Amino acid sequence: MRGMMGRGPGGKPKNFGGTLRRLWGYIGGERKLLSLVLLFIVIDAGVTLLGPYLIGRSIDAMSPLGGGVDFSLLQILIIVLAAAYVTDAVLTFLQGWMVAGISQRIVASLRRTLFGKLQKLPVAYFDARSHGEVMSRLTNDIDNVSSTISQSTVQLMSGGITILGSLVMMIILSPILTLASLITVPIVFLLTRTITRRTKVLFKEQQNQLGMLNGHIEESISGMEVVKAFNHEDKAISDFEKVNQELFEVGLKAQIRSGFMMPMMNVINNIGFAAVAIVGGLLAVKSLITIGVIASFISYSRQFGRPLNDLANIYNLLQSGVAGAERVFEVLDEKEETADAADAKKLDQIAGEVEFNQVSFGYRPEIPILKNITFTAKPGSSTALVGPTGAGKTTIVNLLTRFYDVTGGSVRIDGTDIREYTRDSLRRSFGFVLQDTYLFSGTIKENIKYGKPEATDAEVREAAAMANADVFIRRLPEGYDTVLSENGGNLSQGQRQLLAIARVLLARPSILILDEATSSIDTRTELHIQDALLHMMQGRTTFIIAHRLNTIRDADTIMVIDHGEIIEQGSHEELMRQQGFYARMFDSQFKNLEHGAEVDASKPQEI
Ligand SMILES: Nc1ncnc2c1ncn2[C@@H]1O[C@H](COP(=O)(O)OP(=O)(O)OP(=O)(O)O)[C@@H](O)[C@H]1O
Repeated sequence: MRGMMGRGPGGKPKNFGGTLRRLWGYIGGERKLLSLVLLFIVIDAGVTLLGPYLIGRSIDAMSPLGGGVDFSLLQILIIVLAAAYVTDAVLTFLQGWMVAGISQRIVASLRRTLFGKLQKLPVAYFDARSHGEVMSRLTNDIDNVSSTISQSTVQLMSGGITILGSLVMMIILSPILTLASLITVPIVFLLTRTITRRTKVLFKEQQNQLGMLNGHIEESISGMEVVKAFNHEDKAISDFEKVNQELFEVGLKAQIRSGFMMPMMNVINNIGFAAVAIVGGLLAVKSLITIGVIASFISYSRQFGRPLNDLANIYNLLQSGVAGAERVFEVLDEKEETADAADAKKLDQIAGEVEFNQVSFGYRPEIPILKNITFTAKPGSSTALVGPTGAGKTTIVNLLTRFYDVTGGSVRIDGTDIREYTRDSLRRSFGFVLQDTYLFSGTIKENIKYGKPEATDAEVREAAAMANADVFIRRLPEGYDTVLSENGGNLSQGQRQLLAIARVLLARPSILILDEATSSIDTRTELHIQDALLHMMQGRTTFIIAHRLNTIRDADTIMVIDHGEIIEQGSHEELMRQQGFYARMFDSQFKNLEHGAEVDASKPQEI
């Protein structure tokens, strides 16, 4: 996550042209409106170019050299000038309005495509990245694209036209003055390049520091409980201070250096004006040019210079927008979950026989995690998966649900390879009660209905009652309409589990996957949970990543996993008779605790 959240304008696109073309594909849908904007920009530029010319004419109309003040001409000029300024204001407003619409629509569609894509990516994609990184693509990067489209398109188009138009008008008015004023252009270019080259490094460093700071803030907020538990507040503050100070220093340097730009530009521009004034004055004295023309010319050279000065900004903006678009496209190009086979079947009304046939698997090909796993779970049976941490228990479940696909062997449900079922119907047959079940922000009712949105209120209450959750829900101030904060932060862990059980009971899946909580919950809630689980397990094939003695002993089959292999398999009695790994684990961990006390069975690696 480090460096991601603050990564704004620092990034540089890898393939500027290609990405721009691809982005154009999204802009293409707005082609008509964009042409209209362009037309407005052209008209607006024309109107703006008219201003200085009319001002020059007005000055000449008042000039005593022209033989007295021509009031009627002046009147007409003033009216046209006023009309030109009003038109300019209206057109600028319309442009802004249309471009805002265009950029927001493009970005909304990009965001929609990106979010849709995220839903199609395999679990492996999310396992391999931090949430912050994925999130920054949907927020930071999309924002960069949005501001680039809304700001730089108009600036680029109108800037280009203004530069050209002013130059043409300057040449028409006086080629000699044009030459005089253009002497500053190379100086402007050189200066812009030198300064931006230096500041770019500083801005990049500023983004890096900002990223570090964000990472630090995020870590301390997420780990606030640990920070407080270990009394690390002072350390957290001093770490923060260090990064904050570095960010301050580099930020200050970057701002000061880039702050040189404006005053220096002003000096150079003024040198240009002085050159025009001197040459213009000489020409005027020789009556080769009027005062009005000089005034018009100065206005045009100002108009000519402004977009040139903005060019560096537009360039940076464009770079950051294209870099943002590139990161968005990277996600769009990621490989999706493999599509269902054309003749994929729907998994419906199943008995629930689960069979692993010589399954092997590794998250990365070079590191095998599961080796030759073979077992059969009969319909309605319960299987406890036990073994040391990292043995591969969760991985077995990941393969069953096709969060990952096996690399060797096969997984079958009711005799058919699970890859022959549609993914949707396969996943619908599973119900999960995990250690840390995710609850969405929303009401309790909505969370219970997550697996069956069409459920009626009565069904929700019935499921909650079966899950022993009804009592505590009704005691809450708003009952079933109580709004949960993100991930049910306002509920206890036991209550969250009861809700998860209600959710599963409502959806009525055929196969259950339970990941027992390792931390102990108070005995009363624990009894409620045990009771609800037993209810839920009736008639369903169940896999339990088990840590508790009761659950393990009551399971039909216990599978002991170690280093990705099933090393023992059987009922509690059978395994005890074998006097193997399980019996040793049981002796060392549970022997003295048979009467109700709980111990985490995933700990005895030392055996
Ligand atoms: N997404 C992943 N990418 C790469 N390796 C992984 C991934 N998930 C797990 N592993 C590795 O696979 C091995 C088995 O992990 P698994 O989660 O299946 O163990 P487990 O038996 O469920 O452990 P625990 O009891 O601690 O939950 C571990 O060595 C782990 O480091």
